[in-house]
Amino acid sequence: MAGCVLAIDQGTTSSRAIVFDADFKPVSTGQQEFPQHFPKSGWVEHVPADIWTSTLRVCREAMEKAPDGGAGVAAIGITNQRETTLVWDRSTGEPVYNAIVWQDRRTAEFCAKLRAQGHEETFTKKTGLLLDPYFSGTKISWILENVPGARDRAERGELVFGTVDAWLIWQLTEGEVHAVDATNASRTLIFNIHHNDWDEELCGLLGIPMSMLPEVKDSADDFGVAKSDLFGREIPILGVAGDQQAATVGQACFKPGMVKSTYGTGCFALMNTGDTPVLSKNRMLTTVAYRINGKSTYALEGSIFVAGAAVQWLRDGLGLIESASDTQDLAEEADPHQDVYLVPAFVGLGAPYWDAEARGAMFGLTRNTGPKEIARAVLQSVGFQTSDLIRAMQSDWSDAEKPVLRVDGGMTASDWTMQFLADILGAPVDRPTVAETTALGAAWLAGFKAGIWPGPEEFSSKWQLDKRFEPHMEDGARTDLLSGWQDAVQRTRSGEQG
Ligand SMILES: Nc1ncnc2c1ncn2[C@@H]1O[C@H](COP(=O)(O)OP(=O)(O)O)[C@@H](O)[C@H]1O
Ligand SMILES: O=P(O)(O)OC[C@H](O)CO
Repeated sequence: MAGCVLAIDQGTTSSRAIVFDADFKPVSTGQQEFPQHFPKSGWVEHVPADIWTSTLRVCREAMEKAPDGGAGVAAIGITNQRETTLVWDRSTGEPVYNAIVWQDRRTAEFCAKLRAQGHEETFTKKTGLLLDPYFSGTKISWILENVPGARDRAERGELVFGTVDAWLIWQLTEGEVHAVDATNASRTLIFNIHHNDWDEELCGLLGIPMSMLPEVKDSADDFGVAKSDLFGREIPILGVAGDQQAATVGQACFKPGMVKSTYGTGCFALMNTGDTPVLSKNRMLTTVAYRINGKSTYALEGSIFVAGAAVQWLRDGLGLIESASDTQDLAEEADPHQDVYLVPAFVGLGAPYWDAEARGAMFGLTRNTGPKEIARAVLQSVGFQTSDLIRAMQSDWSDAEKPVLRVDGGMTASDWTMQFLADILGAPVDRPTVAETTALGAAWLAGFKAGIWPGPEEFSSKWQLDKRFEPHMEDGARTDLLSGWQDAVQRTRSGEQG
């Protein structure tokens, strides 16, 4: 089985590894959940050793389960939860604090202070991001300020920073390589996406010594070798990308205007804008989609914090369903004359509102409203939020006329949701046959760099459609629904931003 690639997908709640064969088909997998830590309200941490040991275990499992015991694996690709921040000792490899997870809001006040001092525009122009606790920069500052001795050690050059890709590369190469790829760097708030390098002014504003920073490499690049004591032989690490960027690659969205949207716990939509970093007027993010042969391709990104999580809430919070797929029948049977809206701002609202203080609300309830109408409102909320993102992208970038949306993630199993999505967007929605697009993207980057997998064009031609959802809704009905949604969102807003 020559020409295989091992893809590591290190996610927020679990680590996964998949071996893909030379036809891009998954042949074996390993998956392990690991503990989440919530030391205070709004704080989310991972134990760095859990990230690494779960990753190593699933890699070994996937290799062992492959038909040839993993002998045909020629390269490793890594994709990871983004923005999550680690700081460790350069000599011992010992972390000085837990990993602060992307969802963690502890630096909200620091962000507000920087905004009040008038710095947001500087950060946004250079990084394409917003001054929000979501990104790594203020998390690094927090560690340096709050872990005893950390600032002095960092200034003496003893500490290093990394996102999760850097942490895994460090572990796999046993401390030889300290590097990130450009997509992960572009989520840190200290990376200048126009110059493609760390930004001294931004590091200064956040008090981050530049000696801590990893080398920034292409997404398809030489990241060193996984040492032989880990898998019985050395295996080169040749591809790295943040998980949403890897999904963009795995969906073969290589042409400007192509969009992918991933529906898991949250939802992340990325539109390829080619070699232009389009800066948004609508509080969308500008990010590096991938960097190959030293050339960055950019994307506009919209991040929604609650998508499938609202379905989990129906099941675990309200007890209205036993399994996520029960929502299909309920939504089909809901009363068409009731307009019930759910704004699932359970942890605030993400793009394009960025309202951290907003909380969820339901509107339009009557005495006749029941589980069916509530389930439909949950599924519809995913379509409405995506529509907000796509409309914002269209207004930011005139080339983004009526894109076809390529979807992936657990929630795309819901035909009802995908049909509503197509209806409310007024555009087709394409679901591919391969569900593991994130891991596939990382595998392609590594396989391409290794010279064993084909270039973007041939890879794109192998992308296979499972089902296309065509829009059927009348324009008038769409306009009415969207105006009801906008009204519901406005009534949910806190008046605060960021
Ligand atoms: N048939 C379905 N209908 C609606 N939602 C679903 C369905 N199947 C899965 N989901 C939702 O999709 C999410 C899981 O998707 P997944 O891609 O595994 O997420 P993550 O990687 O964020 O954990 C869950 O939140 C679940 O509620
Ligand atoms: O691990 P996931 O799939 O929840 O993705 C997390 C994102 O990368 C956060 O930006």
